[in-house]
Amino acid sequence: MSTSWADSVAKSASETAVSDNNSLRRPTRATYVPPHLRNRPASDTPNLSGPSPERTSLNGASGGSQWSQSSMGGGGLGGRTNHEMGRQSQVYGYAGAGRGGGGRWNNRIGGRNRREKEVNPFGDSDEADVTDHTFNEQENPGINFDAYEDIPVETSGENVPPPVNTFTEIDLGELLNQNIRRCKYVKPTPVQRHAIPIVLGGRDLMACAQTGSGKTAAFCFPIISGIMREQYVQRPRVARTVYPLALILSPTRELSCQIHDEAKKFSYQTGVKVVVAYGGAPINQQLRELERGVDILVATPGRLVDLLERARVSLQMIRYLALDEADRMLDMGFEPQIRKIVEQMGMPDRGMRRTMLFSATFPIEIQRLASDFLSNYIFLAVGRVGSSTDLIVQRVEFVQESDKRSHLMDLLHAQRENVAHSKQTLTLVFVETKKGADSLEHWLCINGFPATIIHGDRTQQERELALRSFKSGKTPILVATDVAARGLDIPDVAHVVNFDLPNDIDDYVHRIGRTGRAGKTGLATAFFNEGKSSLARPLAELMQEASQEVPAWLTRYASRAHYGGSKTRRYGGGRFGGRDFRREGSYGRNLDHYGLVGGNGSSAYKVPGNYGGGYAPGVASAWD
Ligand SMILES: Nc1ncnc2c1ncn2[C@@H]1O[C@H](COP(=O)(O)OP(=O)(O)OP(=O)(O)O)[C@@H](O)[C@H]1O
Repeated sequence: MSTSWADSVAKSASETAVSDNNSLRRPTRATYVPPHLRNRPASDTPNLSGPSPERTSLNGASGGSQWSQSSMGGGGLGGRTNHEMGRQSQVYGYAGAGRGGGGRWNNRIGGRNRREKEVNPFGDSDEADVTDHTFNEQENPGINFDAYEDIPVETSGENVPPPVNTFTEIDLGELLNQNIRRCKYVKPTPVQRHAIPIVLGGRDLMACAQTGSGKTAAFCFPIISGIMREQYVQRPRVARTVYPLALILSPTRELSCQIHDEAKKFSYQTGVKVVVAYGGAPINQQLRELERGVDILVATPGRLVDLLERARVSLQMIRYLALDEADRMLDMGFEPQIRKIVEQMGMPDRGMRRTMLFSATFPIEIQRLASDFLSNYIFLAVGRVGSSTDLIVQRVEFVQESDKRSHLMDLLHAQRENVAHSKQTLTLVFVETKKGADSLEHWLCINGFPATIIHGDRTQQERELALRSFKSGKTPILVATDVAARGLDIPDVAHVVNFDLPNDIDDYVHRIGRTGRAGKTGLATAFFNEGKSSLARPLAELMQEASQEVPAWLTRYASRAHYGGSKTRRYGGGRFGGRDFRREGSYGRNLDHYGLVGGNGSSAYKVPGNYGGGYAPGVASAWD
C-alpha cells in the first residue's frame, strides 16, 4: 500500500511525540485541529498558552526527509481520492460542522503565534447569507456565464479527473465555500470546473485559459482547500526561517499583490495564512509579516531568491507550487531564476509536490521547458488558447507614427462624448518604452486628459499610487508598458489602446485581455503601421479566430509577411489552438524547431533567446 505524504507526516509526528519524554505537548491525530476550525472563540480553544507544537518538531533540514520518504504520486493529496477526502472531512468535522470545534488564530500554523485579529478583506459587506449553503444563481450577477456556454475545452494526459458543474460538487470545505459566496461567485468558470478537480485529484496541471476567465481562483481554491484538509503539518523550527506549504510565483509586483489580495479573501477565517513578498518594497516589513506565519507565499522571483539566500524562507515544505503567467515566467528573462528556485533551493522534487502552471498563452517551446517541472501532468486548454476572447471587440487602424497622438486624442474625445452620461470608463494605453510612456502621459495631461503612468523605472510607491488612482477613476487613463500587460484585473477597463503594438502576438493577447473580463465585453484598438508589419500575419489570424473584422489592408500586409519575420501561431495549429506539445509528433525528440505547424521552422524560433520579452533587440525592457 502506498504511503501518502500526510500519513508519513502524521506517523512521524506521533513517533516524535513518543520518543520525547512527554515533556512537551505535541499534536497527534487525536488532537489535530484543521486550520479551518482554528479561528474560533477562545472559550472553545484548549491550551491557548501551551507550548508551540513546532518547538520540538522536525529539526532543521530533517523536514526535507519527510518528503523524500513519502509519495504524492498518483493518489493525489496525501494519496487520497476526492471521495476519501470527503470521508475524512467527516472525521474532522470538515464541511464547517464545527463552529466552536477547535482553535483560533493563535493556534500555530506556519510556525508563529497569531494573536492579531484577521482583517475582514470583504469590508463590512453583508454577512447574512454566506452561511446559507447554496450558491444562488438567480440572485447573483457575478459573471456572464452565457459567454462561456460553448467554449471548447480539451484535456490530455492519463486518467483525467472529470470536471464539475458547481462548487457544491467539489468538497472544498464550508469555510472556503463561504468565502466563495462572499466573492459572489455562484458557479465555477470553465477553467475552474476542470482545473480544481484535477489538482484536488492529486495531479499536476498545465492549464491554458483565456484572459479574465478565473485562473486565479482555479489555482487558489485547491491550494487553500488542500492545506485546510490535510493532516497537521509539522514544520522544521529553525530560528527566523519560515516554511510555507505553498508557493505562488508571478512575474510582476502588482500581479503578486493582486493574487495576494484574492488569496486572502478566499482564505478568510480558514486559518490558512497568505503572505506576499515582492521587490521594490521594504524587505523588513515583509520579513516581519513572514515571521507571523505563512502557509501560502505569493512572490516575485527576485525577492524570493533574496529571501531564500538570507535563509529567511525555506522551500523544504512546499507541497503546492503555482506559476501564474507561466509562459512569461519561463521565457528567457526569468527561466534561469525559476529553474534555480524550483530545482536548486531545497524544494521537494516534482512528484512530491503538486505543480500548476497557468497562462492564457502557452507556446510550444515554453511547454517543453515547463514540462521539466511537472510530473505525469494533465494539459488543459479552455477556449482557443493563445487567442483572445470573443468578448473583446478588436479594431486595428493604420496610423503613422507622427499621427498617433492626434489619433488617440480623437478616440478619447469620442469616448468622452459617448460616456458623458454613463458610468466612468477606464482606458489603458500601451506603449513600447518607459520614455514613451512618460512623454505620452505628460502630453495627455496638458491636453486635458487626466492620465497616470506605470512602468519599471517608477518607484514601487509611484506604481502603486498610479494603479490606485486609475482604478478609482481619479485618472481614468493609464499609460503603461508591458509591466501592466498581464494578469491585472481592473473591472472597469472598457478600452485598451495599443498605441505601440508589441512585437509578440502573445503580448497583444495579454494586453487586450485587460478588458472584456469575467464575461464582460470590452474594446481594443491597435495602431498599426509598417514598423509592425511582422505582426500583420499573427494579428490577422488572431482576429479571424476571434471572429473579428479584419481590414483588407491588414490581410494584404499579412499575405506579404513571411514566417521568419515574426512569431505566428505556435500552438500546434488548428482553430482550437491550445495543443499539448506531447501530442505533437515532436514529443520526446530533440526538435530543431519549435512546433510550427504548417510553418517552415522559422529561424525566429531556432534561437531560444529570441523568445519572450515582447520587445525588439536594442529596445529597453519594459519589465521589472
Ligand atoms: N466563478 C466565478 N464567478 C464569478 N466571477 C469570477 C469567478 N471566478 C473568477 N471571477 C472573477 O473574474 C475576474 C477574472 O479572474 P482572474 O483575474 O482570475 O482571471 P485570469 O484568468 O487570471 O485572467 P488573466 O489571464 O488576465 O490573468 C476576477 O474579477 C474574478 O473575481
